[in-house]
Amino acid sequence: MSAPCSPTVARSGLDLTIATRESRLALWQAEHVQAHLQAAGHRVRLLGMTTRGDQILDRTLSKVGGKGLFVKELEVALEQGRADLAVHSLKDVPMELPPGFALACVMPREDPRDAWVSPHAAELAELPAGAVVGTSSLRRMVLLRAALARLGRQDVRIEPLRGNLDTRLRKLDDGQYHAIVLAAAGLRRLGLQARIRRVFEPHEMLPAAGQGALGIEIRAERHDVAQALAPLAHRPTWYAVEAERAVSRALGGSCSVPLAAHAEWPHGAPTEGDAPALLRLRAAWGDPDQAGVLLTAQVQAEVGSLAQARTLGEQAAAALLAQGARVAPA
Ligand SMILES: NCc1[nH]cc(CCC(=O)O)c1CC(=O)O
Repeated sequence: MSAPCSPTVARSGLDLTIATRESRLALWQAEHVQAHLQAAGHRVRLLGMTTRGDQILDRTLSKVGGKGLFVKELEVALEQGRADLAVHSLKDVPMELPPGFALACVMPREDPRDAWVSPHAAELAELPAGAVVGTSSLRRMVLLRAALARLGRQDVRIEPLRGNLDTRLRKLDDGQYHAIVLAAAGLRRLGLQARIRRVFEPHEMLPAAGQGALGIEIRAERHDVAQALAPLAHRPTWYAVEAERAVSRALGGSCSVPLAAHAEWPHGAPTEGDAPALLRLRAAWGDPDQAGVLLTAQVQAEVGSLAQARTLGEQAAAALLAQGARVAPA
């Protein structure tokens, strides 16, 4: 007698396609997710794609329309059923996803800090007179300018720097810059941590919302994919980045406003079972129209859910607005 409905038959894994950008960092991240899903018994292939953000290399992102540039093409692939999930650096994911899309998973965070890379100077203060520092975001430009002002180093020039990680490092090695500032996470993921001379602590240069975290986007109706991704999620990272992203969302954050938000668990992250823990969130807003205006806020609360994390982010945004920050027009 056969047992046609035996409950012991293992559910077979899913056939999944991951949409990814084709930079070395993006491929590393997609392969990282692929390896986790394969270990759980799924069959996973990658679909490499070029986005608008990858093609525009000669202008700063703030001038070409911001973050959606890195995710739009991947979303089209999800919509057309050519891929089941898209792996993103969370920092590049817009605060509001288009209708029908969902953030299904946030994975454990790499180092969220910014890194100082320079063959010439171990830190800002050691730069030669008139040195040129390259960096790619308004946030880093504004925070660097503030750090230089504190050191009385108004002689140092800050110049835009674009391109993927390898391109940026090559421009430094070519001598176009004395130093560059970029995310430590990307360098570490690609095994380039030896290039890091120094990391900036968050109080020196506050990271961008979501920096160092990976986010996985799906079509909201794909419950099968959401279920496959659930074991990859890291709640403490998810709560922290949810709080950070809520700051940006409340202020209409985009690449054209210098905005930083960073959350930490000062007494350790919450343990399994969602026991709340203290989450401390710092945020900074720079006036895009008035160089030198830089507002900061710090809030903290017990957080054990995404909703509580979001509330904390909204409080930080409210504190910035109360000091004169403005909501960027949509
Ligand atoms: N905007 C590009 C980008 N998106 C994510 C990272 C680094 C990795 C991360 O933050 O997860 C980078 C490079 C950088 O900012 O230097």
